[in-house]
Amino acid sequence: MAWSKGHKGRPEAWDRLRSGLAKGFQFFISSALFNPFSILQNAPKPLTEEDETGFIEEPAVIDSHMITLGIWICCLYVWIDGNRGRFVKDEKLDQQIEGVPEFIHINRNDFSYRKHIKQKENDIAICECKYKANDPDSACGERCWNVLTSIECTPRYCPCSIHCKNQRFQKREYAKTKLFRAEGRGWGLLATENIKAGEFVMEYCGEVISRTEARGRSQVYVSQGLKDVYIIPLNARECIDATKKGNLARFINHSCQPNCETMKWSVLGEDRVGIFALRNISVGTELTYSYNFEWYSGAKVRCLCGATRCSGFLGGKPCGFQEDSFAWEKNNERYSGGDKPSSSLGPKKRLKHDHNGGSRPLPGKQVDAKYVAQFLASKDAQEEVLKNEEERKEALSHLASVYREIEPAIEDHDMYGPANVLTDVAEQWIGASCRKLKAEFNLHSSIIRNLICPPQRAPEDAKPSAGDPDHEIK
Ligand SMILES: C[S@@+](CC[C@H](N)C(=O)[O-])C[C@H]1O[C@@H](n2cnc3c(N)ncnc32)[C@H](O)[C@@H]1O
Repeated sequence: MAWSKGHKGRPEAWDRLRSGLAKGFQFFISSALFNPFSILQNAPKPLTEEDETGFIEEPAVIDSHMITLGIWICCLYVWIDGNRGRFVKDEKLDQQIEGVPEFIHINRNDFSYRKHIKQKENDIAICECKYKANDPDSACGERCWNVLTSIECTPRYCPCSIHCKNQRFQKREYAKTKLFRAEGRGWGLLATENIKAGEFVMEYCGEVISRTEARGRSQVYVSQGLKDVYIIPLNARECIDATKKGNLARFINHSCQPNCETMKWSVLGEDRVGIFALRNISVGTELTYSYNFEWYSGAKVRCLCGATRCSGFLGGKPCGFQEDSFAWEKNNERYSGGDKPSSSLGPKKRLKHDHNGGSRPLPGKQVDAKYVAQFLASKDAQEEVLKNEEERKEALSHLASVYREIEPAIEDHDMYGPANVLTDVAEQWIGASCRKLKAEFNLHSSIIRNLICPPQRAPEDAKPSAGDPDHEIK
């Protein structure tokens, strides 16, 4: 079975046709502008009827040749696009594995949904490394500024030129791996050579799509009964979908104690995701990373990673846009078999769905301030507690609105660490969290203070009035 062939279906075919036609048309127009045919057009033509100069031109004939040629070029592009998998030479594609579901193999991200960013010269990060023949690490090794900030060096701009070691995505310096049948988890990827800690394993390639598109697609995939999830976040705005188009990285399974991690790198102005070894990995070991990010699936999948500290489920966070459901409840062999995990095995952070479709952390145990206030002796104390309760509610709703606003950036933080979160986003989040904590502290301290040492009342207030039922309650 040639598993580089694509899914058949109208949208896919239409995409190919559209992108092939666009490329062909682009080529046609640019060749018409800078055109080699103009030489033909201006060249002396064979005589059909001699004029006084001895030559005549036949532009109409040349134009129709150009149009025919243009049409041929468009057709050629459509055909090449549709059969791209056959032309991409990649040693891993030579594997013929029975039973691997079909997908289109690509070895770079697909940008059908937006234009590829062209890096501006001013934006190119140039390191200060100097190549020394006796020190291999000198040419963009661990100490390189670009490496330290997860940016790949730009060829022709790097001072180390051909010795630069920081172009691993661009040169596809992948570790050797092979597919295998992973017990209960479909297919997985094995290391077929020793991989050192920190080493680049491979890029996670797929279609670059917006988060909105990712949400839409995941719902379509769920409705189509697709169980395996291949959508991962790329940055605050976009995701990579390797469901239909991807590379071998799409087969790397999840583990709660993984030997690899995903990292976002900036390569020639575009964000790309790479898989990197967390520790030394020996030949024959399964490669895994933690799917600890927004889970683009309608169902939680029971984790079968076998780690001693397994969290029980795949994906750290369910998406806010879909209701929780449990895949093992469906009668499917790969997603059942075994008892429903106890709640202690559930995801660490439960999210509550709000009416805007966003999600926010569930509040913990709540003090019912109104209820508590009625037991306080003085009106001042009651008012103080109720005022603090109002402030706490405002702080909570402010935090929820900030959360909705910066949710993608929080995702980014959860997946790629704090280095990728903008300072003003972090400040907003910290500010709103502090306001909430302060309001909670004020509320709780006012309750405790007023319960333990109520404010001194004036002597006439303190004097019991006969038959005052309120007083007895106090
Ligand atoms: C990115 S794919 C990994 C490749 C997949 N095993 C395959 O055969 O194509 C993610 C899917 O693999 C399965 N999977 C990955 N890790 C798993 C784990 N630890 N336990 C159970 N299923 C897992 C889940 O179905 C998940 O949606």
